[in-house]
Amino acid sequence: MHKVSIIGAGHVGATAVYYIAEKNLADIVMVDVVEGLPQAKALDYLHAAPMRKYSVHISGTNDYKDIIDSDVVVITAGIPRKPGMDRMDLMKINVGIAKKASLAIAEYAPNAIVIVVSNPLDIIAMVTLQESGFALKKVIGMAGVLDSTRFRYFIAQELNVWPGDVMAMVLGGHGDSMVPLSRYTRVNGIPVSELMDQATIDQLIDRTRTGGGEIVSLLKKGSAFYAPGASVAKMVEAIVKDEKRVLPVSAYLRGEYGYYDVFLGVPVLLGRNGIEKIIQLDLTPDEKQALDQSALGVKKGVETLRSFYRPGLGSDSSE
Ligand SMILES: NC(=O)C1=CN([C@@H]2O[C@H](COP(=O)(O)OP(=O)(O)OC[C@H]3O[C@@H](n4cnc5c(N)ncnc54)[C@H](O)[C@@H]3O)[C@@H](O)[C@H]2O)C=CC1
Ligand SMILES: O=C([O-])CC(=O)C(=O)O
Repeated sequence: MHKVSIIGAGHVGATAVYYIAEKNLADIVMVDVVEGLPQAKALDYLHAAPMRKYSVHISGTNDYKDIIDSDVVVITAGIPRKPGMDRMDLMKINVGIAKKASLAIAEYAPNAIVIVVSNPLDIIAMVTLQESGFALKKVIGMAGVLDSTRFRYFIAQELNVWPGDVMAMVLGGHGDSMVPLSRYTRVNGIPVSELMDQATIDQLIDRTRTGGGEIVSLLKKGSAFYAPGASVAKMVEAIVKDEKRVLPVSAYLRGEYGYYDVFLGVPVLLGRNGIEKIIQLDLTPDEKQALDQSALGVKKGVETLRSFYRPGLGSDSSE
């Protein structure tokens, strides 16, 4: 049986556990700093096992040592945003938390593939890469799967079709300037442009870009977790089953799409080894310009990161 550890047993972490257990993908360890919380949630999940018929083991701990030898570690530890906040506003606190998690992963689970979820996603992925010292292909940000499923759902809702028939691709940073690519969006093979007018597509693109914020405003406290949890489980499944799925994820780029030294959402082939290939699409000038804009936002975030944090030396908010 594979072993997956989830750092942060809060809303996203615990929901990811639900989807992973329901599919019997792996034994699961939940880690959190709050005493009793991961233990209670693990036990609660185990109580449901006879009914839901999962046979995976689920445990909760406050000790990072228990992630030992994990195949996959998911970082969901960190604070979520409140209405009126940008994801970048979470940077200072979450960098410190991600640093601790990354050092523990490097120590106890050096062979793991790491899926980063905490926000600001593309920045926290960078910190995780640098603190863990892991290979580039082993540190993967979860954003595009979530942003794409939102776009897929909005299209399905508009057309009144089965959501599973809609395939879509959202690239770029995990912020409001992300780039939903309508040219790569199809309903069972039919380009979406043949099924709705451009004004409607543009409206759905806008709603996708602010999809996380829409939920933050409604919830008033905290952010989305069901679709994010399901997105994590989909990535975990692709890795532990070595599915070689083509999915948009935040990957560290070294010249791909013309960007260097930045995590950005791009399509990749995801399998047992993590990011097995970055797929380069031929973008139109408009699409490239939109991606440039989004990359610029992430680069600005990296500049902010550099103003208070140096890899390996800690950040002023990290302890
Ligand atoms: N990438 C994406 O698409 C998404 C990212 N997020 C982000 O995920 C993060 C978590 O969100 P939620 O689960 O809703 O928050 P939450 O507040 O429900 O859970 C976070 C958990 O992390 C724990 N934690 C804090 N420091 C820790 C440490 N050092 N080690 C272990 N656990 C620690 C907290 O005790 C808490 O239980 C946020 O930063 C949020 O913005 C949320 C949704 C989607
Ligand atoms: O909106 C947030 O802060 C959480 C998140 O990243 C999302 O739901 O897309």
